[in-house]
Amino acid sequence: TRKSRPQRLLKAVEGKATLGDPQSVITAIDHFCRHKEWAMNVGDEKGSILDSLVIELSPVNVLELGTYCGYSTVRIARLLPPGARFITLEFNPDYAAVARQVIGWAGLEDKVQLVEGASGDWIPRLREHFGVQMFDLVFLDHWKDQYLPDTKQLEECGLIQKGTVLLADNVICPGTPDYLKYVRNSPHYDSRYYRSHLEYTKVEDGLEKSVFLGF
Ligand SMILES: CCCNc1ncnc2c1ncn2[C@@H]1O[C@H](/C=C/CNC(=O)c2cc(-c3ccc(F)cc3)cc(O)c2O)[C@H](C)[C@H]1O
Ligand SMILES: [Mg+2]
Repeated sequence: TRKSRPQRLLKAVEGKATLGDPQSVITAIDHFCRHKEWAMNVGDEKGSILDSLVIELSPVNVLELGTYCGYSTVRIARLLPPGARFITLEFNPDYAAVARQVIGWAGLEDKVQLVEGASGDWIPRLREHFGVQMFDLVFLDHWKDQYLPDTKQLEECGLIQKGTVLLADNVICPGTPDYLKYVRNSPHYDSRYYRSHLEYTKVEDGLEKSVFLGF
């Protein structure tokens, strides 16, 4: 059967990137998505905003919801301090398989724990299974209608504490209206919109950064 788009994206990485060089993996994916086939990676423009926030935060415990092909996983993992712990959740086994290879090509497999499964099933088990107490940074980039329920579940499980930063992709396009309303209206979050564009296009989109202030 014909290769899937993620598999074609992986072929582009293998053909162009240098093994063990995260930047070359990022560049190869961006080139493929800009000139060959669009794919829903956070992309280079929003990716630069993501980079600056990761560098500024220098997080020790990071959670990503929605690995997809591993593009943002590589962007984040390449900037983490030694000893940081990065868990990324992906429930589609085909995407998880592609992402493992993209992350491996970047030489970052030791920095990332890719967990194959649904966020709803795994969030309640992260503490006892991985020994993580709370997350400094959560990057939300999975199904847009799951941002809010998963955020509430993370709060209930005590994995979001004072100072935790939530960074959400696509708050304009495709949009996450219920999540946006929640973080912007809640007295427990200090929220800020970083205006940008939908990956590889001129359409408006952006990232919402929400700092939890404690209960
Ligand atoms: C119920 C399970 C929830 N728990 C879950 N647990 C674990 N993994 C999960 C869960 N829910 C989903 N996933 C995984 O995350 C990925 C899903 C990613 C979804 N991303 C978008 O839909 C999007 C669309 C556009 C877009 C913009 C404009 C257009 F015209 C077209 C497309 C742009 C963008 O930047 C976008 O990120 C992956 C495909 C999927 O298997
Ligand atoms: Mg996205």
